[in-house]
Amino acid sequence: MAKVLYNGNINEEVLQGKKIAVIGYGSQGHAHALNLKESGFDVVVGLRGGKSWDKAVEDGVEVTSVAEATAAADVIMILLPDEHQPKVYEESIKPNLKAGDALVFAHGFNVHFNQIVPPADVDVFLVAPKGPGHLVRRTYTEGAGVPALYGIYQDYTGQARELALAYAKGIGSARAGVLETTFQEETETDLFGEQAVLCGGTTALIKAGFETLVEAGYQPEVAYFECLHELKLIVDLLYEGGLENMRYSISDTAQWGDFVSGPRVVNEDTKARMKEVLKDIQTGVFAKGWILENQANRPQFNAINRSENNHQIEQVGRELRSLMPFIKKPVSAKKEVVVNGSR
Ligand SMILES: NC(=O)C1=CN([C@@H]2O[C@H](COP(=O)(O)OP(=O)(O)OC[C@H]3O[C@@H](n4cnc5c(N)ncnc54)[C@H](OP(=O)(O)O)[C@@H]3O)[C@@H](O)[C@H]2O)C=CC1
Ligand SMILES: CC[C@](O)(C(C)=O)C(=O)O
Ligand SMILES: [Mg+2]
Ligand SMILES: [Mg+2]
Repeated sequence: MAKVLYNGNINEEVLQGKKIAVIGYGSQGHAHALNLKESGFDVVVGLRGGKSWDKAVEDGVEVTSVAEATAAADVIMILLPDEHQPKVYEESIKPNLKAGDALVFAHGFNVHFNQIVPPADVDVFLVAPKGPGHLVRRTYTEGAGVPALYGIYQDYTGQARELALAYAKGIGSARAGVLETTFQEETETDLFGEQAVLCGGTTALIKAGFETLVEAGYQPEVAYFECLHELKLIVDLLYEGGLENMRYSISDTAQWGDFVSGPRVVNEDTKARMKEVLKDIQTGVFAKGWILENQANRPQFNAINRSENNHQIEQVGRELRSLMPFIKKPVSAKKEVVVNGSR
């Protein structure tokens, strides 16, 4: 079994006395900055002026420009959207790096696909939480954490591994488990997981189930509860105790249906498609497409996003959730959702 490290295995002293610049204050950025600060580390956030800047100030975090934060820090964690990282890196980070600094990522995309080429005289490593940033923050405040992978790309100082582990502990990940990887493994498995299972696979499954019921004449509200709302309750049982725990709680009728019908929906054909998805990731086909889509100002991304936000399951869901005040305010509450072609 792989070696999984926890708080007790990690000495965070190597990071104490160092200045950590968290570049970006979005999903991961706000979580890393606040968790590290509350873990006792010296944090500065690097941003351009705007919404995130105001939020960071409101949260009581020291904020400055990306260039100044980089220049002031010893450890620079880049938590900008992957597609913006190369430009900001070239313009504001690279010119302000000093020999012996640590350049850190939460996802290996830009280094693995050669969009960022770090200088030889800095440490380069990743600390990649295996969960959404808002949950990295929420679980930390609850005394728990989200597991993380760490991987060393370049060890200039000889301290890269210790620094990576201390950083992972600082954001709360060593409460859940920290595991060594490489930039290649993290990049390819993360892209695969989000495309085939966690995000793409799941949303496609939910919509297909919802549409099948609605097209057969069932009420959209019933289809929403069945295919989306209840999924969280089922996933909670999977999270707490795996497949067996979930199957312990559901009826035997459901379990038999799970055994005989699950493989009729997700089967060898699906796995063959998954292998194609993985191949496109490994060969760089996916990365190239995503880079080009951004260079063209995201025409497809924006069109699909608008149409997805207008899907009947989203309209029904908004109505039903508004009548369930016990559901936590969504993390997207402050974000403008694109519906009907306008913001
Ligand atoms: N989202 C997640 O949960 C996970 C993300 N990751 C990785 O973490 C990294 C960050 O992702 P994520 O947290 O989703 O990113 P977000 O999209 O949430 O980052 C948005 C932040 O970046 C800032 N920003 C954007 N462009 C610029 C710019 N040109 N100059 C300065 N600041 C800018 C925004 O500021 P402003 O308000 O000014 O626009 C905002 O603070 C990525 O590498 C991603 O793959 C890894 C694991 C999970
Ligand atoms: C599952 C999506 C993710 O990889 C994540 C939250 O871990 C991401 O890139 O946001
Ligand atoms: Mg991920
Ligand atoms: Mg990802």
